[in-house]
Amino acid sequence: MDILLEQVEYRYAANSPFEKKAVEEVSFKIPEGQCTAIIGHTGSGKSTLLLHLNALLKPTSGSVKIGDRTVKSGRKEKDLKPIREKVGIVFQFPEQQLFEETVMKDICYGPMNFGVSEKEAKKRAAYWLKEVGMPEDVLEKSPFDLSGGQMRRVAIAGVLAMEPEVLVLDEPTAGLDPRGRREMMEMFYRLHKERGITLVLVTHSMEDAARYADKVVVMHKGRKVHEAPPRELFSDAERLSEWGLGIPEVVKFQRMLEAKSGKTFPKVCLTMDELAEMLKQGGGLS
Ligand SMILES: Nc1ncnc2c1ncn2[C@@H]1O[C@H](COP(=O)(O)OP(=O)(O)OP(=O)(O)O)[C@@H](O)[C@H]1O
Repeated sequence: MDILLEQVEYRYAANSPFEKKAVEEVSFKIPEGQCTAIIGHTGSGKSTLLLHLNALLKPTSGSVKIGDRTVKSGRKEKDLKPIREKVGIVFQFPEQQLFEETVMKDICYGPMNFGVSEKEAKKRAAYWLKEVGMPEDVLEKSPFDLSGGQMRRVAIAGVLAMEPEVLVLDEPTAGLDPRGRREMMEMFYRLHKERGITLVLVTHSMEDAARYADKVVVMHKGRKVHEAPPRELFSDAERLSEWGLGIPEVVKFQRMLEAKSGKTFPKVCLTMDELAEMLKQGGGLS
């Protein structure tokens, strides 16, 4: 299922004295089965945009096509549940949304809300808990007895248990230590690769955008200012500072090596592993 944004504009408190235009003239496609990263400085409109991906917000003008449904302003929408079921959003700090007495109940809440039977929801809970790297024996524990990182995994399992086709991640690794961040991103990437789940990654991390995305959309002051595969985007990394963004460490390191040797690598490396491999093969310097 593709998602297609066309000329999306969103104004908070539209037609009131407090009106605030958060997003304007944004068009791009989120292709099925790919990982699309949305990056941008604070306040650039990323979160507003992502709320459109499962119709939690409706554009004030323009349209969002989600599979075979088109959401646009001025039209009363029929049941939005099928959209919400297909597009799961993991919000920032999802662990703050846990509220049930047990992990099992928390994970089952979403699927049961979408009409899944209790028996099936419990089966899914056990399955997805394991998939997010948690032992089964926590199912009957209170989520509040778990560590912060574990609570986040439980909350994520709750979204995955709805078995969405598209998974939207809003800063999924915020607040985790470097190891926790890497483990969590690797988990999402594995799910994406093994199951073909479409990923939308809203992130401040240039490293994650470089490492995981097929395509990066850059937002700046409510507008889409660029859209490109990471290698292309980071080959002209200096432009990122115009949009208040940093250069990925690996790209900086590559630049430093190039400056030292006076030569240029044939391609921009997106990970340290890639850079190490290139150096191993004689540097690939031209
Ligand atoms: N509920 C709201 N009411 C009014 N204005 C809002 C509201 N939410 C966001 N805004 C404004 O809309 C603009 C875009 O905000 P948004 O949260 O979408 O940006 P963002 O790129 O996600 O930022 P961050 O990276 O900090 O999460 C900002 O100017 C913000 O102040």
